[in-house]
Amino acid sequence: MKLEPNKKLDIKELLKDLDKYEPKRRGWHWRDGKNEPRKIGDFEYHETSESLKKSVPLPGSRGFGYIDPQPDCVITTEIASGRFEDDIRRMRMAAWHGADHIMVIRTAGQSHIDSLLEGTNQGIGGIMVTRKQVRASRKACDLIEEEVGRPINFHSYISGVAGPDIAVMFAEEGINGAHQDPQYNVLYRNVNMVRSFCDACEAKKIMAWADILQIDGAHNANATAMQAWKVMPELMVQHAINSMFSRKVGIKPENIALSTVPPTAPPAPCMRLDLPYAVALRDLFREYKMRAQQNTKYMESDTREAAVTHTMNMMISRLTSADIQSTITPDEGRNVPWHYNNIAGVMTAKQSLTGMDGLREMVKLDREGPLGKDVRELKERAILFMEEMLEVGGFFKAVQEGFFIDSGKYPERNGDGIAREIEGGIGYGFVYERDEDYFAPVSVHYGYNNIPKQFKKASDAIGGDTFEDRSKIVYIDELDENDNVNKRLEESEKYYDTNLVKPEVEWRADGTVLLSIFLPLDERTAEFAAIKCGEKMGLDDVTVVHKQCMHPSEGTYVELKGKVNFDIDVTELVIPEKVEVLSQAEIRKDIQDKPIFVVAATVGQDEHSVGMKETLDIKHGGIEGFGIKYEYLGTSCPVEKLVDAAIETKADAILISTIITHDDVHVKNMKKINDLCIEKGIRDKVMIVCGGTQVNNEIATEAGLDAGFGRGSHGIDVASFLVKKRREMNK
Ligand SMILES: Cc1ncc(COP(=O)(O)O)c(/C=N\CC[C@H](N)C(=O)O)c1O
Repeated sequence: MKLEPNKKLDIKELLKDLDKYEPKRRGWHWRDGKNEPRKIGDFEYHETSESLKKSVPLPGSRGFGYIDPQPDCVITTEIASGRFEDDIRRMRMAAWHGADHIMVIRTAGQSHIDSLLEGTNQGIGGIMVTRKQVRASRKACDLIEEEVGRPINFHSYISGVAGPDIAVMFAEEGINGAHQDPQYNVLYRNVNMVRSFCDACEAKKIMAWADILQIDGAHNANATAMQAWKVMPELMVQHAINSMFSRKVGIKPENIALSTVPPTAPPAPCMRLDLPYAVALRDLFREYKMRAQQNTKYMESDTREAAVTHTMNMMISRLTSADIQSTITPDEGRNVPWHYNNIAGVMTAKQSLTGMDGLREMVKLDREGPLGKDVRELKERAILFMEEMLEVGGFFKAVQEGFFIDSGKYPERNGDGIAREIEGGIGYGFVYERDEDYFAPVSVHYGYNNIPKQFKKASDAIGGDTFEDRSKIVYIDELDENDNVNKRLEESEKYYDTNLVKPEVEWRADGTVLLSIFLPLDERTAEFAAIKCGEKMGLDDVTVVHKQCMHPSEGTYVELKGKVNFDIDVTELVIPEKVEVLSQAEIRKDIQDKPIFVVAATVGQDEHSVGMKETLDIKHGGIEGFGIKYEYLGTSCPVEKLVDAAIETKADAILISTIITHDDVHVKNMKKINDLCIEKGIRDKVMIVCGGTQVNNEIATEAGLDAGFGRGSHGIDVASFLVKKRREMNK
């Protein structure tokens, strides 16, 4: 299978021969070409990596020749739709927008299932992590990385009571990154702590063999504590415990990533609170990698607010360092992420990180002032926490005494920490001492293994295990004849590779749309009025997903989601022919043979000149570059003055630009100039063209002009039109 940009990734094709699929490689991939200065377009970058073969640049790249610089750090997007087959197209979109680390959240509760799941059941709030789901996703990532030209890290979770089993499956299936932190099991999944740490030994040993990058779980405290900014000391202790434990088991430092999340968000003075924590972490753990991620604790339903906090978090990344910048979708405070919000998160990361490229060369952290004091204090509090933990008898005892996630800023304690019993929790009582004659015939194993003398290594006893002989891997396709991907594909068959389409946000043809409405009402009334609006528009399941007071009585902004109960047949669409643009050479030749003269201005009371200047000036690829001469009459130019100039200069064309559309003033000016040219008897001799961000060809021609050029148009589009139109007029 090879992906073509103009063809969707065919899920049915992807699912074929999964039983024969083998991962191309093992281990984590850091971006290539990092930290070498790189010239991209007009600029030199200092913190980028190699560019992609294919990608979607930021909208703002239009002003810079559509460049798409790739930051030096890995960028993550996290998916949680519950249907892996619908996540795959999202992975492809995210890769084109610059993500090279795909994390798919597991279905709720999988941590408590003490075995591997098989097949492709639909998950809740995430997908069932199964061999088939991993294979299909990794196989899709193989195709997508070929298409964009950069390796993609596929990531999942080694947590819960089946941790070691999952670690083995991940090692077999070529997973590149995984969360693994026994403290997470204990504190957030109430798995017995002895069980968790024993399992972690095995799981980490296997991860080390498979070169899987590990992300720890310290960030969860941020998202759980009542006042996250007060748990920073213990977060450092949690990082220390998992990092040292991981090294003792054999994971190399460069594969140990600390999950660092800035503890606060505006309106807290978050930079002053979070920067010391970020600096202290990097002081204490400089030999490990930093996985930065936005704090989800303070995310509400406002995607705009989430994006600004995200951006500030990335300023911390740029001022300190981030090896992996994991993004959170701006709608995480509303629902499981929607397609385009995954992409929004990735775009925010790419935009912020490239925008702050090399910031540290100009902005130094002042360690002398309050920053240095706070960093020192945080380290001291962390060390005191660690010492007290040792005094009470170690991590298990400390957990039992509720040391962790206490909302007091250590050494203050509020006594509201998460306490777990050493002799309690899920899986308690199922840890057994290995007997003298314990023997496991596996090539990668933690701890005591009584290998019979006749074998050089344990797995020789079975002629090689699955790490050495893939033919021994048992691949189970489906266990449930109804809850599986094939059934789901059947259900959405109508929208599979057909001309029929419905809007969607998560799953194929889910029909969901998002509406933004302003109502001159108080918040409570607006909420119900908005729902009524949605229903009157024929939407089903109308729900308000966001409300923002503009003023207690003057008005409320509401975003609501609903489902459309129709689909669109794309063959019935009337799509105007895309205007073919003549080649530069052909345009120049035509104008050389017969010059074109143009008068141009921004008309009415409109002062916007940038677009017109870009269309005219040679510097921006304007029409001047094709030999067209022009007289520019500036901004706020009366229509009458422009027409008089056209008459005086016997212009071949009049170019007007209008950005303001208030009360349709742009259309009024177009009509006015057309009527005036008719009145002056020159309309059949002069071409009239309008440009502007809210202009399009339909609006302009309806107003009587010859053409309209909207957002994204360039000088060559206008020059090509003028040449073609003049040929037509001279026939
Ligand atoms: C250490 C650890 N193990 C497992 C899981 C997965 O959670 P279940 O136990 O429900 O499978 C998590 C959760 N956080 C990952 C999402 C977050 N946004 C992140 O990017 O870190 C975790 O932190």
